[in-house]
Amino acid sequence: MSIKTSSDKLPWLFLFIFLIVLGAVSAVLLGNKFNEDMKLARTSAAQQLQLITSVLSSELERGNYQNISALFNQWAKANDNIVQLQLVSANGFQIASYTRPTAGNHLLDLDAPISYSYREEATFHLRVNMDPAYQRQARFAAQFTGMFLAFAILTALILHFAIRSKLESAKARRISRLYNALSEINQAIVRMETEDHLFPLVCRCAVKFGGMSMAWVGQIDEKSKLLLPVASYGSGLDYLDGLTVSSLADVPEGRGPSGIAFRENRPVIVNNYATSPFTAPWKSRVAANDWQSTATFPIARGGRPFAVLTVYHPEIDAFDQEAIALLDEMSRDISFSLDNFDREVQRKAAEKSLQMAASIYENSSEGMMITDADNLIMAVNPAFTRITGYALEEAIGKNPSLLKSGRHDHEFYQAMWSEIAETGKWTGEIWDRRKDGEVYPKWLTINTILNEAGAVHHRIALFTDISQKKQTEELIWQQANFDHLTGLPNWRMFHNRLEQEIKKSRRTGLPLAVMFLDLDHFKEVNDTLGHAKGDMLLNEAARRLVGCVRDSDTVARFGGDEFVLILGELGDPDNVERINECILQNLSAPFELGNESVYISVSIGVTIYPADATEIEELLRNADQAMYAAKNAGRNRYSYYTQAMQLVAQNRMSLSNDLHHALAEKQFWLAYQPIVELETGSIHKIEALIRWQHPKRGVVSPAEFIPIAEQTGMITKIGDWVFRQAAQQVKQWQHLYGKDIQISINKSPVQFRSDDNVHSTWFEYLKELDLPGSSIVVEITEGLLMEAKDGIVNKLLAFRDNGIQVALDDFGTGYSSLSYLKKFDIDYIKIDQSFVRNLAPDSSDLALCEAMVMMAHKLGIKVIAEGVETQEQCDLLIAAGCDYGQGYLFSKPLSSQDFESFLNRS
Ligand SMILES: Nc1nc2c(ncn2[C@@H]2O[C@@H]3COP(=O)(O)O[C@H]4[C@@H](O)[C@H](n5cnc6c(=O)[nH]c(N)nc65)O[C@@H]4COP(=O)(O)O[C@H]3[C@H]2O)c(=O)[nH]1
Repeated sequence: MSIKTSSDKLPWLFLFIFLIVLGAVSAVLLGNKFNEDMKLARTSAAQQLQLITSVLSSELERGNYQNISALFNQWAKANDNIVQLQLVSANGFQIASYTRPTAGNHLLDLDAPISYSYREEATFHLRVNMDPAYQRQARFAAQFTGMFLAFAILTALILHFAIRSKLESAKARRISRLYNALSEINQAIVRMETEDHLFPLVCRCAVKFGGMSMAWVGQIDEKSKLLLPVASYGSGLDYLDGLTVSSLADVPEGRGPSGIAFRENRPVIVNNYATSPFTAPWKSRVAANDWQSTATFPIARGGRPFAVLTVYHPEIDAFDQEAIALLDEMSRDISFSLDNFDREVQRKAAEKSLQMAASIYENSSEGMMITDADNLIMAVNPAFTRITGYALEEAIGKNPSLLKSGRHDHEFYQAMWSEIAETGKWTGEIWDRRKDGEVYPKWLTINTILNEAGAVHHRIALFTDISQKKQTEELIWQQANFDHLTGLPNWRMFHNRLEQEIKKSRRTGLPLAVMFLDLDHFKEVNDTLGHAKGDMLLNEAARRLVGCVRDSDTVARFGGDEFVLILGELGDPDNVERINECILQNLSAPFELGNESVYISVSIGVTIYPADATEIEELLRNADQAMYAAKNAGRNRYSYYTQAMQLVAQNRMSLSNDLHHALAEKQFWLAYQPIVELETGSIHKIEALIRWQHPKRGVVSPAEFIPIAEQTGMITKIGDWVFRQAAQQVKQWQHLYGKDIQISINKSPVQFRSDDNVHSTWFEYLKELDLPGSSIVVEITEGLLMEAKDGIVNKLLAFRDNGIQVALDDFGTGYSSLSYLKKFDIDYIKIDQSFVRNLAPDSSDLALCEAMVMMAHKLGIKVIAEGVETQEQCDLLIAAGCDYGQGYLFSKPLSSQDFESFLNRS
């Protein structure tokens, strides 16, 4: 689009007006002259009339009438203009007359009265031809108009040449400036190293050398589609502040010269900014500057619109075809230069990537081998030599089969080559042989390079030695699936195997067994003999377990002392029985751990697929429950999963829920059982035993709910309640029955392990009650001593420091160590009921009881026998030297009220 208002029409307009004015003035002057000429002709006719009249008057006076006609002829001859002469007397007599046969177009009639003789009168009539006067006038007018036109044409010509010469010199100056600008830009472009300077330079050259007032480059912002000024130069640059120019056609800011130039990829010229409709959105902004014309040129990059160059000129019509062509050339040079920069960047990138490729080839840890169309080695890189052991000269010209390991069969290579033939490439793992004979795995990629004819030119093989990776993967797989201590499958692998066995069982219809095993007393071994010995025991146990099953069975370790077995394809159910017996027997044999001999046992829970359950999770739960049942039944045994176990588990769950409210709802109470001094039968010691009065179930045994309270952590609060309750009670009974009454309180190992400081509040509570610590005995279990953690030791010592005595409960059932008894300053051991129950003269239990009493006494520890039910047991215990007895023989645990009645009776 070229929008051009021609300023060189203006002088012609002026000339036209000037000529009209000149014409009008000339017409007035010509009119005046004509009038004067006519007046002159008439005057001369009037003078002729007078002259003739005077002659006629004298002729008439003299009565010379004939002479008058001769005079008329003479006068007419002498004066061409006379058309008619007529002399008529007053009475109408024509005295003389003359009429010229050819008359004119313009006639003037003049009459003059003549008086002669006495009262004689005549009238003289003169008709004059005025044509000559008119003809003169017409000639003059023609000459005048001719001169006027000649003058006008001359003036126009002079004006035309004057303007043209002025315009041409201005244009020549402009063009020359633009040439300068173009040449400056071209020179600078050649020298320019980065494109950053290109646009600023273009703007500067357009203004400095191209005579523009201002120039700016707007570059497309792909996101907003705006043409954002990125470079500018010249006066009035504040015009660009906040300027909005869009490349989109559907907004007013996109329909100006820049938007059009960008979209339509062509120059847009506005030779009169003020009148152009295209510049409307920016007119008010431009008003502050002296810009009269503007032109915008598209700048492409890579063949696509990229930016626009807009220039402003202080004159109207600054951009003619030549200027436009020059500026257009300038914008094309800029585009060319941008493309050059891009080409240069690409060239450098290509060069860099070539260098990189060469460096990769040389330094890569990947082996590279190039073969020719005949599959003969052409080149190898240093990594090839490092991995294969073959030097360049040993490999060149050879077939790659040089590297074959012999591990893959013919089909393998055939499949590989047919894939290469089909797709041109192959990727995969392959085993090759090094020069030294070692076979190793590698990850190989083969690519084919074709020549122009489409035939094989080269093949490139890239490979990595993956021996290390394979070993690591193997290790990771091993670690992920196997127990690092025993090497047995872990939980993950077990799960997989069980899935497989279940599938197999579905196929074959043969059942399978899942067995959960827990080593009894393993914790004690670990705690007392240390983890190293514990590990030895686990390893040996694992070995013995594996020895009891078939190769096809799975022995897994879940961590700690938990083992799980899968016995698949159980054709004969007795197999499970046999394996159970084998395990019980093998694990009960002594474990030689260095110089220590250790005895353990195992509790086994068995569940059968699909009889008991079909889902993995359910099978595991069943086996676990069965294992607990075996443990609860006294350990060193196996137990099959039954529905009853399920009920037990549900019962535990429901008890656990109810236990949460029991304390707040005051459902607990304490029962008291006397501990009798066997020698004297006197009662100074009482054991407090908790009871739970369940609103629906009635009294729930502590043996049932204490383990749940321990598991859920509720034992801490419950234990605290027991302590305070028992302390209050003993205070009361001391008041009633004497100061030496002492109360035993059970304290769970969990209470010792918890971080809270409950026991120190117990000491304060005793102070509050004004109760000496010696009124309390805390009963602990053997296992607690084995843990021997600092916190536990400190808590036990704190009891001693506060005068509280410590009794070791259920003595003989755990892994007892005499050194611990001494170390922890134990005051009493309570021989477990299981020894007392079968006491008989010469029984092994009696021997054990005697040994325990003797040993305790040696250490200064008193002995209490639990579960004394018969007088015989009592007598045997007395004979064995036992100090105290507790059991139904003396009294069952009683409520505080009943206990008081009992005391009053005794
Ligand atoms: N067969 C038989 N049993 C006898 C005889 N004499 C006493 N017993 C029972 O033997 C258990 C002795 O308590 P334990 O060994 O400390 O064993 C206690 C103790 O370990 C735990 N326990 C009881 N009260 C508490 C408590 O307040 N806190 C904690 N942590 N544990 C408690 O619950 C266990 C069971 O308590 P109980 O059911 O009260 O059972 C009591 C008692 O009733 C007898 O001659 N024959």
